[in-house]
Amino acid sequence: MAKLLEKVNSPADLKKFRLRQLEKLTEELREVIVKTVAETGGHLAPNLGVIELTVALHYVFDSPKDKIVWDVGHQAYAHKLLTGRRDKFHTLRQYGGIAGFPKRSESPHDIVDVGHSSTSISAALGLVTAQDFLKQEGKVVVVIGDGSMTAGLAFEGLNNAGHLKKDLIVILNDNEMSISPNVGALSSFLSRKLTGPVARRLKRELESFVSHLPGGEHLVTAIRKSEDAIKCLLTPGMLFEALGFRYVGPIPGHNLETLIDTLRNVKNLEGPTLVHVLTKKGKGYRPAEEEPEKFHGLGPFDIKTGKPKTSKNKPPSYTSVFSKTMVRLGEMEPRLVAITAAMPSGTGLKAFSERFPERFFDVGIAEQHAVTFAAGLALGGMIPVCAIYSTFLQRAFDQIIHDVALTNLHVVFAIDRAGIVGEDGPTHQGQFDLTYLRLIPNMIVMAPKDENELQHMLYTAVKCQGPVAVRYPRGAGEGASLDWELKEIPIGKGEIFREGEDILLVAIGNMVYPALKAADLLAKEGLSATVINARFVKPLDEDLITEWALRTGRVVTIEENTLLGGFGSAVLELFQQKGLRFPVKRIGLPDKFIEHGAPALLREKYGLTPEKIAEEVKDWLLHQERPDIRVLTA
Ligand SMILES: Cc1ncc(C[n+]2csc(CCOP(=O)(O)OP(=O)(O)O)c2C)c(N)n1
Ligand SMILES: CC(=O)[C@@H](O)[C@H](O)COP(=O)(O)O
Ligand SMILES: [Mg+2]
Repeated sequence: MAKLLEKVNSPADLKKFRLRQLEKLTEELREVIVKTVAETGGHLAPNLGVIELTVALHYVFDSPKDKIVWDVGHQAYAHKLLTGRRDKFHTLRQYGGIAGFPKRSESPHDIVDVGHSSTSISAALGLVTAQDFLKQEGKVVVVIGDGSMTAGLAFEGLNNAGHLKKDLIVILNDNEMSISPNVGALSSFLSRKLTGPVARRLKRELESFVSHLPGGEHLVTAIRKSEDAIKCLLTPGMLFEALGFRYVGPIPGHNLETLIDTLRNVKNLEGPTLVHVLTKKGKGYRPAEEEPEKFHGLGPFDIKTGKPKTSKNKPPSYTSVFSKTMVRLGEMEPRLVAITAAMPSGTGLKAFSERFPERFFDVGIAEQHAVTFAAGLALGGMIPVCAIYSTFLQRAFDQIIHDVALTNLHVVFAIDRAGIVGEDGPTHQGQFDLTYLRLIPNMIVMAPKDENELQHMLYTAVKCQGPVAVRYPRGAGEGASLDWELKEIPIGKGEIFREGEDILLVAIGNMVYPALKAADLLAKEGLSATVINARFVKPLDEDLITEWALRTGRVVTIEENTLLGGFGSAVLELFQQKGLRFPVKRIGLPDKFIEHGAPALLREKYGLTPEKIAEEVKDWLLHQERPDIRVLTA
């Protein structure tokens, strides 16, 4: 029998189905999503949890006239399948294929380009407000998870929405999980720990108490009728109603009929409404239901066993070396504390949290708070390590400047996923951190060439003073052997790797080995290159770089960061300040958002492989006569 999904080319097709067929459709969607993600990798558990909700939304609302705004956007696979992208779905997250997140250029049904959390309510409120100005029709519906609701930005949106009283529907998709179990006071409040049995017990106790009072039987009747009021006292309704929202729920998020009825009921309500929907992360695929954290986002896996298909024998990842080093540093330094913004596993801090639970803080998806909390800890005499991905630390830019650097506080920033991250695409590439950190006074910014240098840099960062950042890439290390003894690296000192006369290649972080290999390739062409591992973007090793620039006369900088204001810019500024007019070629990421795709492919495309670097250098040298040093330095 033909699959129902094959008949759905747009949400309008859905509306012809009966409830039974819609239910069958949810099974088909599950099957396609599991099969596809098993091949491509992706965010499986979040997507499996919202299939009924997605079908119900597209059944009740008229997308794209009605706008569905997905928070984070990591749960929009069923939405993509129902909005004309079924045939391309097998290309999910692959270079040139459909994105893992909503993307306006892909479909009119994708309302915002997104990947970072907690933006949906503010964006949707802006959309409704614009509609009102322009007298346009259409409902605006947000889907936001309980994890994403922990961010300040979400509350800023709620607060303003309650004030503006716009017709906005916010669906709170509550699965009691962020990537890891959700944390914080809000999470306990949302997770109905105060409702159900507690509400019933409270009601029983009240009934028993008032039944002994004169006229108590009337009060008992009143209490019986007031269960909703008692529940309301104890449920999130209280919180959202205080913020100006009408609260509906909690409702079971895998019951299509209830979802459709509820959405129909709220569709035409006026003012802001919050619908609290309870779902299960990973719903319908046992391994994902059992281990929602592992299946939140993962690479290709075997459907039968749920085991990853990734090739073995890869060197340990930078993250795992960070993880182990943090435990060692925690043992050495009792003042060391570690902070994550809802990414204990992704950052590798889980091991630290198990070894030193009292010195570990998961603050929820709250990067800004994480940094200012770290500032407070540093003011109080602790040594905080804020482990935050490069892309998510962007959100705390002002906190780094105003709360940490201005007072020259000793806060360590462990910045994972720096540079190209790959399949998550432009919202997640760590392409800006060297730029946004090096402009901040007092900051020390370093990047290791390999995982061994990472552990020494972390040790150095804990030993030194002031704000200090160590940025390192996603994925496997270089296979370097790890020194047992941790060493302090002198601040602002690079290292020379190879000496040559024709050109200087100065590289930073994960571009050092590609530069070295490029130098080997150039040697085969008769060009001898000096290679420097800069180690520090700030402070730069001015003496080393200048000395070798003078010896070779031509300089190439190499970084996996945007070229704008990055490492190469720092070298140019150095020469400009010293009045040295060397020809300088900068290799790095261009001034654009880097698309999704496999990291190796993207590095090839953007000229960051040894072969591409060597080619680029060779071509450039064709047009660069070796300058007369006396002229350069005049
Ligand atoms: C600003 C920001 N910080 C961190 C992340 C990483 N992240 C992606 S999804 C997620 C958990 C979201 O939880 P929730 O909103 O409850 O969605 P669920 O996965 O449970 O469906 C986190 C921490 C992010 N995308 N954006
Ligand atoms: C949706 C999101 O922001 C995270 O799930 C992110 O995709 C995790 O990235 P890593 O897989 O690199 O930890
Ligand atoms: Mg959740």
